[in-house]
Amino acid sequence: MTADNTPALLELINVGKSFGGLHAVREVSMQVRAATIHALIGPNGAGKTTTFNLINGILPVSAGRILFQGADITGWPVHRLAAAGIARTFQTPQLFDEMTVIETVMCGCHLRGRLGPLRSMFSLGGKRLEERAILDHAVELLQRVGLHELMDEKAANLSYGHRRVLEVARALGTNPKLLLLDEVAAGLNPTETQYIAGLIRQFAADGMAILLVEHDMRFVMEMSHKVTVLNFGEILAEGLPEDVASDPSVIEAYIGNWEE
Ligand SMILES: Nc1ncnc2c1ncn2[C@@H]1O[C@H](COP(=O)(O)OP(=O)(O)OP(=O)(O)O)[C@@H](O)[C@H]1O
Repeated sequence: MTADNTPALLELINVGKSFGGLHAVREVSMQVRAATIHALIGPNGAGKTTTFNLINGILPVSAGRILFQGADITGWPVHRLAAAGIARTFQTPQLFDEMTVIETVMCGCHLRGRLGPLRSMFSLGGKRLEERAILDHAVELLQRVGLHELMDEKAANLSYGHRRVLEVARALGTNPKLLLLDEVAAGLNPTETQYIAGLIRQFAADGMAILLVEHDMRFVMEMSHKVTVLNFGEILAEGLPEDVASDPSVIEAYIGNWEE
C-alpha cells in the first residue's frame, strides 16, 4: 500500500449527483491511490453505484470535479476514460453468452488497439499484427487470472464464479491503472471468494488502484487498505478498516444492515 502523502491517482472534489430533487451523491471528496485496495461501503441506496457511474463516465456529474493522474476528467466519455486507464465491472456479470472466453477478453483489449478501428481497416498488414498482439495479450490475461484452460469455452458454459473472473479479465484488457469492482464477490462461495480476493491483492501488489463496492463486510475488512463509508449520498467516515468498523456513526448507520 502507498502512503497517504503520495499523489492521488483519482480525486473526487465535492462531487454531486442529483436525480430530480434526489441528491444521490452530495459533496463527496475522496482520493484513491495506486497500489491500494480502497472499499466504498454504505447501506442500500447510499450512492455507491452512482459514484462508480460518475467516475467511469456512465453518468455526468451534477457538481464538483474529478481528477485522474492530476488531469481534470470531468465530463469525459466512457471510452476516453477507459483508454486513460479506468476500467470497471458491474454488479451482475455482463457477458455475451455466445462468445468464447478468449473472444470476450479480446473484446476488452480492443480499446487499447494502437491503430484504431478505421486506420486498421485500411491497413490489412497492420490489422493482422494488431489482432495477433491482442490475441497474445488476451492469452496472457487469462493466464494471469487462471482461466486459460477454458479459453475456447463459451461464456454461457462457465460457472458463476468463472463468469465473475472472466468479467475481471475483460476489464484488464485496457491495462487499467484504476479498476472499479462493483460487488465482485456477490454470490460467490467461500473458495471462489478467496480466489478472487487473491487476484485483487495481486493486482494491487502490481501497482493497480482498486476501488471496490462490496456488501460482504468480512471481505471488505480483510481486503481493504482504506475504507470510505457513504450514507445518504454523503461521506460518513473514512479510514483504516478497523477504525471505520468501530466508528459509532458507522455502526449506527448500519444497525441491522451488516451482512455476514
Ligand atoms: N438513474 C436513477 N434515477 C433516479 N434515481 C436513482 C438513479 N440511480 C440511482 N438512484 C437513486 O439514488 C440513490 C443512490 O442509489 P445507488 O444505486 O447509487 O446506491 P447504492 O449505494 O449503490 O445502493 P445498493 O447498495 O442498494 O446497490 C438511491 O436512492 C437510488 O434510488
